[in-house]
Amino acid sequence: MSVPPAELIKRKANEAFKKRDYHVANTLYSHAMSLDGDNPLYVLNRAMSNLKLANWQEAENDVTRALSLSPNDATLAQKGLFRRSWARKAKGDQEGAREDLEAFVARGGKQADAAALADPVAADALLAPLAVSPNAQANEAFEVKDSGSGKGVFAVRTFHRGDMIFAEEPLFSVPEYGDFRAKWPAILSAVEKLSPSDLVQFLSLHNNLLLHDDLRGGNIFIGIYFTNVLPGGLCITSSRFNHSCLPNARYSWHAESGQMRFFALTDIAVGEEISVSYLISKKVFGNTRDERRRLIREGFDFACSCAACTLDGAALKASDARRRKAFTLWEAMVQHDPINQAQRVVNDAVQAIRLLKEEGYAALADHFACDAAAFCAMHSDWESAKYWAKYAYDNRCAEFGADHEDSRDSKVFWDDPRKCPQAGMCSGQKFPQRV
Ligand SMILES: C[S@@+](CC[C@H](N)C(=O)[O-])C[C@H]1O[C@@H](n2cnc3c(N)ncnc32)[C@H](O)[C@@H]1O
Repeated sequence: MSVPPAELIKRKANEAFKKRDYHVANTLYSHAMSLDGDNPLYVLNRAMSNLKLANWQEAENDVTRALSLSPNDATLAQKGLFRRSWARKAKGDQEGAREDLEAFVARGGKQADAAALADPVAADALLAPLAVSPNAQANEAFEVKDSGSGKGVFAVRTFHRGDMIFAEEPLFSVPEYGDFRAKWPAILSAVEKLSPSDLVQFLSLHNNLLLHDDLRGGNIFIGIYFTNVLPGGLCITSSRFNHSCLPNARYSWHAESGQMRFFALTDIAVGEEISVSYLISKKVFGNTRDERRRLIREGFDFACSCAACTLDGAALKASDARRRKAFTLWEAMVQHDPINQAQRVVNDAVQAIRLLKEEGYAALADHFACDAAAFCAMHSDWESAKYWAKYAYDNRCAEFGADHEDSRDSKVFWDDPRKCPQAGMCSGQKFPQRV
């Protein structure tokens, strides 16, 4: 995109204005101004949308500011004086309005326009406030409001483990391949295609990377994209979920519906913040607080203030020890000799799942259960294989939904453990351990 962000935003604002979407236009002009506060045209345009929204004082202030930014621009002065007299008249400042109108005419403004504003009937039409209301986002399951970490998502009803909290289609997505910079052209071109109201939503999102044109070559669009993107695309409401290293919800991409979906990992009470983990699998459950801090700083550039990261003393030590142990168990599972160490794999799975529960980490037990199912099936212990496959299936249904492909995969093994990889290779051993 060769157009600077402020200019692109102004063009989208003009587009919205033409469609009489004055709230959207107004918000976009404000964004353009926040990026380029010295451009008098952005301010003068916002004055016009403020007039349309009957924000008389704001319109007057905008014009005054535009005139001071470009005192020698005759066309701008003409337009500005007319708009300000309109605002002043609506405010009841007849004297100020008259002075502006006289100055408008003195600078070559059309008498007819001045007369229209002076004529009470024509002026009424100009001054009638518009019946436009801002877009309100209603949701019965949760609300987005201020949290200790910017905005966050809070439950307005109770949820139980396995409840789907929310599903959303991305505003846009770009191909996953390539590094940070390789994705920029696709991101910028997607932003350029957004409708004005979608651009307002996009610009409302948090920008933690604060990239400006002169910094690392990026810009505000790139910063917002990388602060919020999830695997699957850039979603608006989904971007409001804060991170926790002890999340009570989990997001997953549901390819069939093309939606990002959020499921409750634990019971969630009314008023509780709903959080997800930005770090995946062992990176979050298998790392100590200091290691997670480093990963979050490197990957997301913020200092995590979640419940697990704010532990101290003995509680922190215990949490770190549980996570270290769970990580060791995760790594060891794939290294065990499948013939002679199957017993150990099942024991490790039981131990790891218990550790996660003790830690309050309510995701990913399916990973260990799947391995246990495969080893039991390998040794022809069909009853235990079924138990573990069902365990994995139940947890996947709760975390992704029964219609997710990962859940369906484990249902295949639960229905018939003989379909597990290398099923029936050995026989004679039983694995009675259960969680
Ligand atoms: C995808 S946004 C989440 C919503 C964001 N809080 C907002 O206001 O829109 C990610 C940003 O939220 C903040 N954040 C999320 N989780 C956090 C946590 N556990 N601790 C501190 N800040 C967090 C960080 O600024 C991060 O860059």
